[in-house]
Order: sequence, then C-alpha cells, then structure tokens
Amino acid sequence: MLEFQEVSYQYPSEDFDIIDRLSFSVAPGSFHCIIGISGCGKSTIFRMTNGLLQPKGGTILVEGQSIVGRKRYCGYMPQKDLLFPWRTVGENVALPLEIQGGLSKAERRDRAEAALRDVGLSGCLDKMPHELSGGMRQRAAFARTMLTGCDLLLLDEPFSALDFLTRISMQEWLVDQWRRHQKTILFITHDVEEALFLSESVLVVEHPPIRELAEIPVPAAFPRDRSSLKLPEMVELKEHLIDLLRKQVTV
Ligand SMILES: Nc1ncnc2c1ncn2[C@@H]1O[C@H](COP(=O)(O)OP(=O)(O)OP(=O)(O)O)[C@@H](O)[C@H]1O
Repeated sequence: MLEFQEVSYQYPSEDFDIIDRLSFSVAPGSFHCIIGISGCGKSTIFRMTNGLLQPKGGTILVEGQSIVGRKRYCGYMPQKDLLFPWRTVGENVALPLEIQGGLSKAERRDRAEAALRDVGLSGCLDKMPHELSGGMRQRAAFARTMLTGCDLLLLDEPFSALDFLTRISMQEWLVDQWRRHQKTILFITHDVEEALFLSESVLVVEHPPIRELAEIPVPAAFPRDRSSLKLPEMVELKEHLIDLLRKQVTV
C-alpha cells in the first residue's frame, strides 16, 4: 500500500537530512502505530506521504505508483480536528466531495449523513462543530477523512487531546471502523499503550536522522481487547518500548 524507497528530506533551515535514505513498506489492510520521541520526525514522514513536503531524494509509492503529480491517494487526519467553525458538521464532513466535484449539494448531504451515521453521529448533520464533544468532533473529522475515499489513512495523534476514558472508547471504535472498512491505517502516537492496543506491529522511529523504522510485532491476537494489555508478553514489550524511547531522549 505504501512504500518508501531511499527517501531523504532536509528542512531548508537545517543543515542535515532529518530523513536519510529511509526505506520501509506497509501492506494493504494493515494497522501500524508509529512511535518516537517528540520532534524525531514522525509527522515529517506523514507530510511527505501526503505530498505537503517534497522529498529531497528517493521515491514514495502508494499502491505501487509514485505519488508525484497525484492527488487524493491518501486521507490525512491531524491532531486538531480542523473542522471549520462556520460550517455545519455535515458541510465539514462533505468537504472532500465538494473539492472533488461532480456531486450535487443534495447528493453530498446524503453521503455526509451516511458517513456520520456510520461513525455513530446520526442527527449531527445540521449541528455546528462547537455543539459536539471532543470525541464527537474527532469522529466527524474521521468521517470526513473516510469521504476522501482513500484506502490509505494517515492519522497523526488524533486522540491525544481527549480525556482518558473518551480516548480508550475512541481506540475501540477505531479498531471497529478499521475492521469494517478494511483500510490501511498508519497512526502516530506518543502513548505506548495506545500503540500496543491498536497495532499489528509498532514502527519505532529512531532519533534523527531517520534511517530506518524498527518494526516490532505485537504479541497478541489482532484486533484485540483491552485485557490483552495485561498479558506478561505485552507488559514486557511495553517496558521495552518505553526503555527504547527513554534512551533516545538522552541521545
Ligand atoms: N518547517 C520546519 N522547518 C524547520 N524544521 C522543522 C520544520 N518543521 C519541523 N521541523 C523540525 O523537524 C523535526 C521533526 O518535526 P516533526 O514535526 O516531524 O516531529 P514529530 O516527531 O512529529 O514531533 P511531535 O511528536 O512533537 O509532533 C523537529 O525537530 C522540528 O523542529
């Protein structure tokens, strides 16, 4: 679904490549979390994948084709929901359809209504974003990402601003969405437990320059319920990942 081939990137104001000939690939339909310390370059990987940043070298392939010159090959959901406050929830969710063109306003409204129903927000079509809770706003933002129609979804810390209980219910909800829609999901998080609950394998970003992503399989049936977080091998892996990240802070 996604392949980086020797990809490099340098911010113009920096004198080194933050991403240095990075290669990795992600299989269709998989769910991986990306973890790494703050500022190591996780979002930079996403910003190159979605075309916001141009690599200095190398090739990025989505579904086997270079992303150069392409549009609408991946959905991107940042940490902030970025719902426009002056548009209704339905108008926000329908935005990708509006950008793509080709559908009437009534058709877009119907599609937005169905997408909102699918994420458990029936009845929210004509509400304004400020009338929704944080978790509901994230669901609406996810519905909007789904309406891009893309099979590859990049989710950048989407739940980090939510309170603990909302966050764990959103994690369960997301696994259910993933199971039903069979998308390929890459999910950035700082929360090791969130990564262990959500992913088939965790991709660990090393201290920059990033030359590889260490792929660590999660040793519990997938998708999993929360009780699996208490398995001895999961507790051990959690400690291992925390140690790995701690070491990077001191590099
Ligand atoms: N526009 C920019 N110009 C120069 N440096 C930048 C720019 N954007 C990001 N950086 C630097 O690149 C590094 C990686 O940034 P990035 O946002 O990818 O990190 P991250 O791992 O996603 O961080 P966090 O977990 O805190 O969100 C950071 O040191 C950051 O300061």
